[in-house]
Amino acid sequence: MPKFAVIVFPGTNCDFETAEAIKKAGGKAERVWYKESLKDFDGVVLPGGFSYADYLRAGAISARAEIMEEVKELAKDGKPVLGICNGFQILTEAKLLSGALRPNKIPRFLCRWVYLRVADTETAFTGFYKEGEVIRMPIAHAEGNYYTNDLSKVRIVFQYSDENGNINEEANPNGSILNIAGISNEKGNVLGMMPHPERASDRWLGSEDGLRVFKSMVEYAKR
Ligand SMILES: NC(=O)CC[C@H](N)C(=O)O
Repeated sequence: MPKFAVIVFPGTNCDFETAEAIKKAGGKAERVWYKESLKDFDGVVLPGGFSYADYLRAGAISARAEIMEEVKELAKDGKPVLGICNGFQILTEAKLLSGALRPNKIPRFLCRWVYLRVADTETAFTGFYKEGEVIRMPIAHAEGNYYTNDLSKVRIVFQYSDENGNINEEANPNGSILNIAGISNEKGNVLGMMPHPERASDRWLGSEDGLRVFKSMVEYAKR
């Protein structure tokens, strides 16, 4: 059974439920304090929260922690690395993913459900989705406005859409370029996404659509 590290920085607040979602998806999960080291893991998840209280820029301080060097090694080895919300911000700040997450177009904290269109099913995290499928998950962020000036370096994986999968401005909650909600690196083994799949991983939470992110990751790590 593949084993995943869920890294906990000062201010992380989604580590427990992310670990639960990984377990529900059939993997092992261990919460790892950022001062510890990443030995014997088949993958890493950087969960959501407010690490270092979002000081400087969300994710900027965590991205410079020593443990991120080990995350980079794991990513280089082709192991799955998933960043959710603050985790996505850390991955861009660490340059594991290109582009940046700017303050939302309307600069305030947004917490609500969104629809997402799955644009790429070939990554380590989307194997259990169908291309063009529309899924539902919550967002909860103030700095989720994704921008890059070089789209050739990223794979667009999730896009904010309406419930029919149309990508338009009304469906864009934060101003992200091309309604981008999640991207991966070229290899497809590093993914960052602003919506919270762990908060949509059980029917009593209102949606189970996010569970397949973790199921896909567990399956990928078995290979
Ligand atoms: N839920 C989260 O991970 C919050 C992300 C980040 N702290 C923001 O507000 O942009």
